[in-house]
Amino acid sequence: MSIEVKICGLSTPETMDAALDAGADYVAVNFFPPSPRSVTSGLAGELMRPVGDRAVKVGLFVDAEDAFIEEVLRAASLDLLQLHGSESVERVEAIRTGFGVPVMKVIKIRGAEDVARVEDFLEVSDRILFDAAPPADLENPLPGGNAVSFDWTYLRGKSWSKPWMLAGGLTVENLARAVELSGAPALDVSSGVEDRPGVKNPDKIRAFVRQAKSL
Ligand SMILES: O=C(O)c1ccccc1N[C@@H]1O[C@H](COP(=O)(O)O)[C@@H](O)[C@H]1O
Repeated sequence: MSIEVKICGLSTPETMDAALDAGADYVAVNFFPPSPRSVTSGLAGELMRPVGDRAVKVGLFVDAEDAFIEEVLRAASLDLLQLHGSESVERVEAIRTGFGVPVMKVIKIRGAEDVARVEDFLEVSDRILFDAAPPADLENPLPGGNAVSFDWTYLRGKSWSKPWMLAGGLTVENLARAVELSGAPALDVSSGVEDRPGVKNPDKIRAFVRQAKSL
């Protein structure tokens, strides 16, 4: 089994290097300004420049306006736009066709019934990411990156016409169980490789990738 790994919310050259050297398949930067992981378009350009084709270069957006996406794409070379807000089917399609860059729509899961929402987006999205819905009891939840998981068995035995990943509260300790229960072919992590929100730890990045690749 070869599990793909995405490291999300990278914001320093050191942690970007750690992700690439460890063999991450996707490296991502966050463009949601309220997030402790967000970067400017200029910094994203610097971080992504040395990546080349060593990994898929991802930009995370939350209900972003065209002008902002345009500014980012002028500054940074991105291969995939992660749409982590409340983007409608029409908006996802408009971003994908308007910018000519593949998109990955995020489906937020609280209960088993949420999984079916993926069907609406299969036509217009190149990839799908399942993440935990922000918990209602958190004081200031972000639209993602809250280090919470959902019940991975909701995804078990399911298949879709587009490639997909699992996110939400993944760590080096729980990733094997997450793959076993969900059948995920790819894992996405942010908080689980940090010392505190926004501060990635190169050792944790390496350990996460090593563990995922050992499955
Ligand atoms: O990480 C953030 O700050 C963030 C902000 C807004 C939308 C999404 C965000 N994070 C993404 O959420 C998933 C799961 O993260 P975690 O591993 O549970 O911390 C991942 O794609 C993050 O990049």
